[in-house]
Amino acid sequence: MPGDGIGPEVVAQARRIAEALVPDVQIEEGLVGGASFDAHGTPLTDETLDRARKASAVLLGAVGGPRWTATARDKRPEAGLLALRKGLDVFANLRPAFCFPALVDASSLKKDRVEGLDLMIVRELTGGVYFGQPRGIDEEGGLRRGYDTAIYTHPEVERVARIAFDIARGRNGRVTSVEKSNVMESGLFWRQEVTLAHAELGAGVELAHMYADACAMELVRAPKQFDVILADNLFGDILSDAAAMLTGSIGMLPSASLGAPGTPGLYEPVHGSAPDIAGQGIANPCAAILSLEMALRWSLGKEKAADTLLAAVGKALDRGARTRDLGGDLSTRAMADAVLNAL
Ligand SMILES: NC(=O)C1=CN([C@@H]2O[C@H](COP(=O)(O)OP(=O)(O)OC[C@H]3O[C@@H](n4cnc5c(N)ncnc54)[C@H](O)[C@@H]3O)[C@@H](O)[C@H]2O)C=CC1
Ligand SMILES: CC(C)CC(=O)C(=O)O
Ligand SMILES: [Mg+2]
Repeated sequence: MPGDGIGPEVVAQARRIAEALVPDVQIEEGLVGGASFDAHGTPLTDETLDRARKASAVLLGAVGGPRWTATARDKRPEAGLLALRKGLDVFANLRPAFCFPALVDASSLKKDRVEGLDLMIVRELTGGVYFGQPRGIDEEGGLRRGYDTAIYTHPEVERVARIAFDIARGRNGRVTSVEKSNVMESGLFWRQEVTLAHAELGAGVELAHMYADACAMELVRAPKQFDVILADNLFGDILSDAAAMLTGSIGMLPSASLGAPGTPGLYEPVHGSAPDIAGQGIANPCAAILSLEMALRWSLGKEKAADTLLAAVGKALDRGARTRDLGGDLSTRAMADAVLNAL
């Protein structure tokens, strides 16, 4: 589901790589976001959602753009993406941030802070303030106001905490749960629930808690202290964009969104539709290519192909392949060619 802006540009390159690497995987395309709104008057049709549910994995580019900012909220491209995430019930969004050795100098931080960096943000994706009701912009007692509701339930926190603990067990065994329990009831609830879940499901995992604002600071000060960061929908969104700059560019960051076992995962770059560079053929396709890599690993049972692809991206970077965001001048297609050559 290529979506809007640079979405189709980067997904086209991931598709070329999929066709070369795993030719047995059948690929079909669907519209989402502004592209779907323009064609069907809605950012996600029931038919497309049904097809996504029947797939083994969904690879999405990005949605949104200035053309649709005046569109009604529930018809905007971003609403289509939220509906897709909710419709697939992909509640755990895995956002790894690791620094390829060749990109240590492209990071916003000094070399010693990011060399060997490998952290995983586990972001709750289908609840919290992005979905809570009531929400709106209206008027009460002559006062115009805008409001959202940050709300989490016991099962919502428990299921994503379980995933964070499982993932930590396969890594360095440490989870840092972030919230703002000092000022938010939903944050205090999050901390209590994660603590309870840890007692029940967190054997072998060390759990720490941190306020989200402090975590933002620590991500920049000393990012290698983290193994797995567990966050709600809003804080996970913000912290993962911050983590992007540790790795060199937001154009490098993939994500996997997982639901119950046996259901399709949703794979998408962390970045958006980048209207400022859309149509120029200069977007970095690596986040989309690495999202394909995560799909191979987490949904398609092709771990070996995933390892090969990850190594090929590293090799292309080692050989100096760089798009503009990484300080080079390769086009989107030429960057994908470099990965294909390395493959
Ligand atoms: N998952 C999604 O579909 C997301 C969609 N959006 C939507 O995207 C639109 C633009 O949002 P922004 O805040 O500008 O975020 P953005 O991530 O699209 O762009 C932020 C900056 O990063 C650059 N950038 C992003 N991806 C890049 C890539 N692959 N290669 C090189 N440079 C890249 C852009 O050129 C821009 O300067 C909005 O409509 C927003 O709602 C934003 C974030 C996620
Ligand atoms: C719905 C998206 C536009 C929110 C976002 O920025 C993200 O999921 O990364
Ligand atoms: Mg975001």
